[in-house]
Amino acid sequence: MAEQPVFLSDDVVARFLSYDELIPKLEEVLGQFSRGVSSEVVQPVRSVMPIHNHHGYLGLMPAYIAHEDILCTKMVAFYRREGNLNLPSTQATVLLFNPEYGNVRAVMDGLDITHKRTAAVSAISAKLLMPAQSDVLCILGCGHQAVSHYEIFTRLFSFKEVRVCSRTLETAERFAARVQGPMKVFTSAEEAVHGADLIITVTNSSEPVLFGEWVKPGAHVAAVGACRPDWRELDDVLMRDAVIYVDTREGAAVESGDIILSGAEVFAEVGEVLNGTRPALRNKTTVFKSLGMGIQDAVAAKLVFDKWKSSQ
Ligand SMILES: NC(=O)C1=CN([C@@H]2O[C@H](COP(=O)(O)OP(=O)(O)OC[C@H]3O[C@@H](n4cnc5c(N)ncnc54)[C@H](O)[C@@H]3O)[C@@H](O)[C@H]2O)C=CC1
Ligand SMILES: O=C(O)C1=NCCCC1
Repeated sequence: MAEQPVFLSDDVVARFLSYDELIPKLEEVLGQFSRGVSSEVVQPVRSVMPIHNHHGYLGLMPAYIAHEDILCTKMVAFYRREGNLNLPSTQATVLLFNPEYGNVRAVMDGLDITHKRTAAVSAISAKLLMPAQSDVLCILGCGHQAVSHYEIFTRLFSFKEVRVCSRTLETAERFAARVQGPMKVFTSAEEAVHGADLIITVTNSSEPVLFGEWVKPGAHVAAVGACRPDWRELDDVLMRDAVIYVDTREGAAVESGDIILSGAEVFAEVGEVLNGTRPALRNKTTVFKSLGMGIQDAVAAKLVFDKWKSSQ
C-alpha cells in the first residue's frame, strides 16, 4: 500500500529549508533547465486561472526533474490587494509526489518555500550581474518578499547602505521593525533609487514603480513583482536601455507585462549565464525579470522533505 502523505506546516518547512543548501541546488537546476534537454527537466509554463470576484489568480506549477526523480507541483493563489492589508497577497501549497507510483508523499505549506527560493534566485542573478563594487542596495516594496530578499542579500553581500521604500510609510516602518539590521526608510522612491547599485522591486503594483531615468547606469535591477501580462513594475525607458535577463524565456513571453508591453528583447536566461553559454554583462545596466518556476519549488520541497524524513 502507498505511504500516507505527511503534512508539513509553514514553521516546519521554515525550520528545514536553509539558504546554504537551497542556493547550490537552484543554480544546478537553473543551469539544467537552460540546457534545454526537455526530458531531463520538465516544466510547462504555469497555467493561471483568474479568481474574478477577488482580484486574484490561481497558478498551477508542475515540475519533474528526472535525474533527481523529483515530481512536484505548487498551487499558488496571488492577489492584487488594493486597500485591505489584512488579507494575504499570496498563499501556496506544494505537493511532493512519489514519481514511481504517482501518490503524494507530502503536502507542504508553500509560503516559506516561495519566499526563500524567490529571494535566492534574485541573489543568484545579483551575484552574476551586479556591479563589482556595489555599495548601495535599494528595495522597493516592503512586504513578504522584501523580508526574504533583505535577509539573503545582507547575508551574502556587504553594502554600505540599504534603503527601503514602500507605497506607505507605515508598511516601510513595519518592515524596518520586523527585520534585523540597518536600513534607511525613504518616502520617495526616486530618492531611494538615486545612486543605488542594486535595486530590488518586490511590489504588488500593476503600474511602473521604477523609472529608467532614476537608475544609475550600470546598476542591476532584480524585478520580482508584475507577474501578469498587463502588470508593470518597470517603465519602457528602463526596459529599453537595460540588458534583460529572465528565469525562463517561455514564461517571460507569456506572463511578464514589463517584457510584453515594452517590446524589450530578452538577452539570456540566468541558467544560460550559469552554464557559460551567454555572458554576464556586469558593466551594463541589467534587469533580471523573475517570474518564478516550478523547478525552484521542486528542489526546495525535496530538500525539506529529505531533512524532515531524516529527523524522524
Ligand atoms: N517572481 C516570483 O517568483 C514571485 C513573485 N511574487 C510577486 O512579488 C510581489 C511581492 O510579493 P509579496 O512581498 O508577497 O507581496 P506583499 O503584498 O507582501 O508586499 C507587496 C508590497 O508592495 C508595496 N507596494 C505596492 N505598490 C507599491 C508602489 N507603487 N511602490 C512601492 N511599494 C509598493 C506594498 O505596500 C507592499 O509592501 C507580488 O507582485 C507577488 O505576486 C511573489 C512570489 C514569487
Ligand atoms: O512563482 C511563484 O510562486 C509566483 N509567481 C508569481 C506570482 C505569485 C507567485
